[in-house]
Amino acid sequence: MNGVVIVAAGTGSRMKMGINKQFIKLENKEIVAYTIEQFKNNENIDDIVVVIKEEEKEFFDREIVEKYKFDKIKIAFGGKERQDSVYNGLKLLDERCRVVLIHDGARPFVSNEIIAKSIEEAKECKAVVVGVPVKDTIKVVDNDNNISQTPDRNTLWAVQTPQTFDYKILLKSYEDAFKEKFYGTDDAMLVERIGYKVKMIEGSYNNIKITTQEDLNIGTQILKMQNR
Ligand SMILES: Nc1ccn([C@@H]2O[C@H](COP(=O)(O)OP(=O)(O)OP(=O)(O)O)[C@@H](O)[C@H]2O)c(=O)n1
Ligand SMILES: C[C@](O)(CO)[C@H](O)COP(=O)(O)O
Repeated sequence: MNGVVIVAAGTGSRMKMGINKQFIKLENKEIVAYTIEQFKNNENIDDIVVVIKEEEKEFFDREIVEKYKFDKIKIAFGGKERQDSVYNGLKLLDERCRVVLIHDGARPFVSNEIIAKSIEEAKECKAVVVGVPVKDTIKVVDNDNNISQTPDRNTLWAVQTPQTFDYKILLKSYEDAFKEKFYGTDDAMLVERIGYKVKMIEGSYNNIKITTQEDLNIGTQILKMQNR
């Protein structure tokens, strides 16, 4: 069995629109609804957990679950950090899941091909993330904004979700991280730190995370390109 945890319990503070950005509509449909639909319609996915804020449950049930007939999804409640939310979702997944994908609710443009490729690769190598080679030159700056390093661009990728793992390995990496009060900004970091190799596979530049207001226009264009 393959399961997915979709995290949608953030606040969207960088969006500056006063609501959880997952509920902003693009072309008349909420961002999180596009994301859930991609996994619900994917034949490789057997179990879906969506992590939301407890105080948004009533709204989510009415405006997302009922409206789009997402009757088979399970709901978990989020925590303070993304990592807390993922962990709450993981605990609700069916124990028969061998492969688990973690995906941001705010990345609605994930394709069927990326989902299928991630699962296939994870069955082989146990830990795989999608990303894209960076196009810009990346600088590391110090506290005074002076450049301290220019890493070789050929070694740099921007990581996205889905991030896909063997369920037992991922659970152990989360438990270890919490035990040692380690917080990472993605799931792979937790698996890397307990010594597993994590493979990077090429995703798509269209698989953006809706983060700031500029992303809403770009998102509408991507939807058109994807005929959705
Ligand atoms: N405590 C949290 C924080 C984030 N997320 C989710 O993790 C994903 C990636 O996080 P991000 O884009 O940072 O979302 P927000 O935290 O909502 O945005 P911001 O940082 O601008 O407040 C989002 O789908 C978000 O809903 C979550 O489930 N629980
Ligand atoms: C997991 C992630 O989407 C990979 O790019 C990203 O790290 C989430 O980070 P955020 O700080 O929650 O935006």
